[in-house]
Amino acid sequence: MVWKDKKIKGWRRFFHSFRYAIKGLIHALQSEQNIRIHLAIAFGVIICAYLLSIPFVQKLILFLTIGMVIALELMNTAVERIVNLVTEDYHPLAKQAKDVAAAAVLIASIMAVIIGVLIFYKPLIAYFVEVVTK
Ligand SMILES: Nc1ncnc2c1ncn2[C@@H]1O[C@H](COP(=O)(O)OP(=O)(O)OP(=O)(O)O)[C@@H](O)[C@H]1O
Repeated sequence: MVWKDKKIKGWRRFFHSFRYAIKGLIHALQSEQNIRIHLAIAFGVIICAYLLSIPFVQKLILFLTIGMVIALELMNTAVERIVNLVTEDYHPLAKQAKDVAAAAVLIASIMAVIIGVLIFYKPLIAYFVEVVTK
């Protein structure tokens, strides 16, 4: 079955692609608990960054890291869907594809935790020292 509408061109095509991407994001948010957890953590991290007056460049690094983790989560979801589309039976290649995609998210998440600790530990210690010595 050919479903692609080749008549849509130019800016309309661009806005359609944008709409499909938003639909993909909504679908991933509705179906994948891990993405919701990562978004909640990201939200908390951004609030803490503003409350603790983290410097601008470090905030940029946090935004980049959050974007990387969430984008990889979305790619992981896409890989899972493609594998499920190709086969519902057990296949070692299906397992490898899903596990390698999951490993990409794991690596990015570990890096995000390391970056978070390196950026937040000093301001957090300073904040608690200030609270305790008040
Ligand atoms: N068709 C398959 N053949 C072999 N192994 C699979 C297959 N589908 C999933 N697996 C493996 O089974 C384990 C659990 O996969 P499962 O399908 O429960 O979760 P997932 O697809 O990774 O994520 P989700 O639960 O969000 O769909 C993983 O190690 C995955 O690689």
